[in-house]
Order: sequence, then structure tokens, then C-alpha cells
Amino acid sequence: MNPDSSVLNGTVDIVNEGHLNGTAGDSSGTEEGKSFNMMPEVEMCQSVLPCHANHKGRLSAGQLLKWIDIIACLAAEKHAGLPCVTASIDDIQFEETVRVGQIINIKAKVNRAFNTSMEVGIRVVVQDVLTGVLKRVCVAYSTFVAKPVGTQKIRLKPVDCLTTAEDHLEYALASERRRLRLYNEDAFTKLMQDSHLLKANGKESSQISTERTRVQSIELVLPPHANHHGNTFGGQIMAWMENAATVAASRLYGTYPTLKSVDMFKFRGPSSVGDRLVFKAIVNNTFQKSLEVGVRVEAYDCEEWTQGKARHINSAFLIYNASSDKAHTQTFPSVKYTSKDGQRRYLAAIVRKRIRLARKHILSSKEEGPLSVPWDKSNQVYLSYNNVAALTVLAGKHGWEVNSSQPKIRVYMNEELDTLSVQVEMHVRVSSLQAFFLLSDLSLRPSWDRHYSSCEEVQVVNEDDKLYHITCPAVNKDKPRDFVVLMSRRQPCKEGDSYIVALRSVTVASVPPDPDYTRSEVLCAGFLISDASSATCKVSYYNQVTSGVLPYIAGNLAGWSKSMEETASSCIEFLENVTDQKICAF
Ligand SMILES: CCCCCC(=O)SCCNC(=O)CCNC(=O)[C@H](O)C(C)(C)COP(=O)(O)OP(=O)(O)OC[C@H]1O[C@@H](n2cnc3c(N)ncnc32)[C@H](O)[C@@H]1OP(=O)(O)O
Repeated sequence: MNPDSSVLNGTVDIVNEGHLNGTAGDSSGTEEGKSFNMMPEVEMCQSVLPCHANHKGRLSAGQLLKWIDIIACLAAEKHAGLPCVTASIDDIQFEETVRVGQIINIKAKVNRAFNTSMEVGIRVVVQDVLTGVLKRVCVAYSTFVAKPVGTQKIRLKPVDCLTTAEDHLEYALASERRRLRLYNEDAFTKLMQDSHLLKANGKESSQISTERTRVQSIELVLPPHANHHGNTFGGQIMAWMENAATVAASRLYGTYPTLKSVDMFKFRGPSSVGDRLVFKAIVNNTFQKSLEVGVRVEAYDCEEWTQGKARHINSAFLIYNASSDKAHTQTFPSVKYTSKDGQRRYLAAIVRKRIRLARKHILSSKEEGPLSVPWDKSNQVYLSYNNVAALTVLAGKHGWEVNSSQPKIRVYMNEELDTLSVQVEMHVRVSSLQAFFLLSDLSLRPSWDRHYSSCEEVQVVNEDDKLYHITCPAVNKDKPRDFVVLMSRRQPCKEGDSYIVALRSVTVASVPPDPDYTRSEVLCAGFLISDASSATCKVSYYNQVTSGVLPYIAGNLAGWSKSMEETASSCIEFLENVTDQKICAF
């Protein structure tokens, strides 16, 4: 008999006949000779009917969330062999809308068990019956906890059927997602401490108060709303939350925006049949192409209802884009807050947007193709031009949003489709020319940038183009990294233009990959330097984030480090205090 669960404190082992192991009473079907119960995955197919649709004839997000919660729970209970409850659902990004008549296919399986909780990975795909075309609607990650027996918590057995490379990848990423999930509150608290520095970019002039979007709605939990444990079904709660949030979003400017993503549902406590659930929703803030609605759920039993004693059981933040048919043109109006609590919600939305961005890019396991290009005489002129042009285009992008702000230093982020770029703006008390010469000599960079362990000149192509080999320290117990880059610098052609120092990876035979380093790549990075006055200048550092660069800024993105600001301070100090002989070197 294989015990597959034990009570956390070890006093009592709750031992279940591991029906997962195909023992007696196994009701398995068989598939390719495997016991059905051994397949860790659970699958659901649904034909989308009008009763599942919203006012636009599209599958409602609330209905999809119900199906997701059900299948995730069934996957969790298949692993645990015990009743399970939803603790949270991470960010869900809806990538496709689903029409009535199409087929929804949902697969769920436990990626990893921790102690008393486990992560369930869910993939939702839509199939068009007529064309057979399959498209991904969303992926989601739920955390489920085995329902405590009385007050005793249940320790889960580990996931042991990792067969494919994807299983192993999800197993590894699950611990990173858990770290970010559980760190979420700390990161939020830490970033909120600096939120007073986040200038409301032009929002003071806004005439639209968030108060006009406030919504309150009540539901009575009836038996059809209960799950198989007798508690209120989590998916139903999420559907009601989505309903209240959509009404709030539609009140902003008289149209129904499209739900784009959900930012972490957290089920703080159970509710039961007979409870009154009060849903409070309001637009917290708007960004150029999206807005955030916050929804809070309070539960009351009959006695609490008469006493006005609420139990806060859930909160979530839903992100809406302009209606899908106008998404490419429509931007949301800016909003203003009219109370202290409104200001807190307004700033918190900016902080959550930053954390979502970080989670999305830190956890995206997308593999890039090679970014470097071979460096040889035939393409030198083109590559040098392309290097400078790419940085100029990056600096000229719209949509740079303030991420953090200090005196003399401001950090911006820009997300376009799946590409994340960072910008660090520094105000320095030196001339643009002096900053240009010092920053374009990469061999000086290890003296102020702790992310550079060493930087050696590999080839001097001409006065304005050089190749360097850079080594960087190890991060997160990984191997140290190295880069081979082309530095191309340009002085202004006319008054008012910026000085440019552009960097991109190249491959050269004289610097082959070194087994002691992870050869990494820079796609587009560098400095734009412009006059602020006769004796001061503005230095803007840009980097289009690649998987090789991400480890060095992930902490900054997620809010648990200020490495970019610290490096910027060090750069400013270097430029303002460099000794004359280094300048004379030019
Ligand atoms: C039909 C389909 C049914 C679908 C299912 C439902 O409808 S269920 C109905 C909706 N859901 C609910 O009603 C659940 C309401 N919430 C609760 O009962 C409780 O908050 C809880 C049992 C989830 C957690 O209880 P506690 O907070 O006391 O437990 P504790 O703090 O020890 O956490 C237990 C484990 O859960 C993890 N955990 C807790 N909160 C978490 C969160 N927001 N996100 C991720 N993981 C979380 C902890 O890390 C720990 O994992 P480790 O021990 O591994 O470190």
C-alpha cells in the first residue's frame, strides 16, 4: 500500500490506496496500453453555446473561468486523491476571443507539488469546427491546496511522472512561479513605498473621476453555486467578479472594453451556500492602451449580515483593452482620484502593472533564435549602420512608461507585443562630448558597472567602430555570461542631435564560445547623450531585453532590487569624477 499523503505535523498518516497506481478498484480506461489513471493530464471539451456567450456573442470570460477552475480542481484531486480547494489563480492573458459554435479544449495537469499546495497548469485551445484551425486562448496556473482534515493540513506526494521535456521545463519553472507568486505581496509593498515618486503623467488635468465607475452588486449563494465540497464554487465567484468588473469598465466612457487579462485571483477564505456575497468594483487607473479594474468580494452569513461584519474572501484585478475592433486606435482617457483611498488604488495599479510586466517576461520560457550576426569585412559598414539605426529607432518608440523615479535618475519600461525594453535616464554634470568619449570606451565600463567583470578590446575597426569581449558575473547560481559586441559611436551631424553609442552582438572566429561561460547576446543597446546645458547633459541608456540580459535586470523588474538605479548612480559618479588623464586618452 503506498501512502500518498500524510498530515503535515506527522502525527497521523492519512493513507489512501493510491488509485493513481492502478491498484484494486481501478476504474481505468486504457489508452495506448497506459492505465488511464496514470495519465496526469485531465481534458475537457465544450461546444460554445449561446448560453455561454456575452453581449458580443463571444464566450464570456466568467464561463471560461468556471471551466478552468473545474478542470484544474479535477487534476489537483487526481494527484492528491483528496478534495482540494483553489488557493489562487495567477495572471491569465486572454490571447483569442471564442465565438459561439466553436469548440473549447482545456487540458490541466499538476506541474509540481510543494508541501501542502500544488501548481496546476491549464492550457485552453479553441478549435474552429469548419476549418479545424486550433488557436491558443490562454494558459493559466492555479494553486490548489488539499482540503484540510479538520484543522490538520495535508502534505502532498511529489509529482513523479515527468516524461517529456516540457514536463521537466514546467516542473522547473513551477518553483520560480511559486517564488514570484508568494513574493508578490512583498514586491508590491516594497514598490508601493516608492510609489509617491511615480509622477502622474499629465493626469492632473483629467476630468474623469474614477468614482463614476464604482459598482456594487450582491449575490445569494444557492445550491447550484456550490462545488462538490459544499463551498461556493471558486469559478462561480470569479464569474461574478468578472461581471461586476465589466460593468465598472463600461462606465468609464460608455463602451464595453475587452477583458485582456486577470491579475491573480486570491481565494483568502471559503464561503458557503446561504452566504451573501457583495462585489465591489471600480476602475483604479488607466494606461494608454489598457485599464485596471479592482474587484473585492465580501461574504456574510445571516448573522454577519445583520451585524454588518464582512469576511473579505477574494480580491482580483482585471485588465481591459479598448474594444477589440478599435484596439489599434483607441486609447483610454486619463482618470483622476478624489480621495486618499482613490490615490492609493491609482498608484497601486501602476505598481501592479510593473509587477505583471516582470512576471510575464521573467517567466516567459520563449527561446530566441541566434541574435548575433557574423562579423566580417563584407558586412561591416551595413552592420555598423544597422547598429546605430536600431538604437535610434528604439529610443524613438512611443509608450515608454515611468517605472521608478529618483533625483537625477528615472527608469522607464516599454512593452511592445512580447518585446520588453528598458531605458535609464541620467542627468550628469559634464559636457555631452566628455560623456560621449567616456561611455564609448567600453574598457572603462568595469570601473563603474558591476555587471561587467571584464571588457577587452578585440578589434579596432576604425575610430568609431570597435569589437569588445565582455564577461559578466554569475546570477542565481547560473554560469557567468560573456558577450561579443560591436560598439558603433556617432557624433551629432547637426545642432540638437544626440551623441550615439550603440551596441549589438556579433560573432567573430577569434573569440569562440568558452565552456566556462554562457555565451549570451545583446540585440540592441547603448547610450543617447544630449546637451541639457553648457555644462550638463542627459544620458539615456537603452536595452532591448534578451534572455541573456534578463537575469541582470529581473530583480529590478520584479521590485526586489534596485540594481539599475544603483548602476546609474555609479555611472553618474564615474562621469562626474573621472580624472583628467582618462579624458586625455581620447
Ligand atoms: C468544481 C470545481 C471546484 C473548484 C475548487 C473550488 O471551488 S474551491 C472554492 C474556492 N476556494 C476557496 O474557498 C479557498 C479559500 N481559501 C482557503 O480556504 C485558505 O486560504 C487556503 C486553504 C487556500 C489556504 O489556507 P491557509 O492560508 O491557512 O494555509 P497556508 O497559509 O498554510 O497555505 C497553505 C499552502 O497554500 C499556499 N498558499 C496560500 N495562499 C496562496 C496563494 N495566494 N497563492 C499560492 N499559494 C498559496 C501556501 O504557500 C501553502 O503552500 P505550501 O504548504 O506548499 O508551502
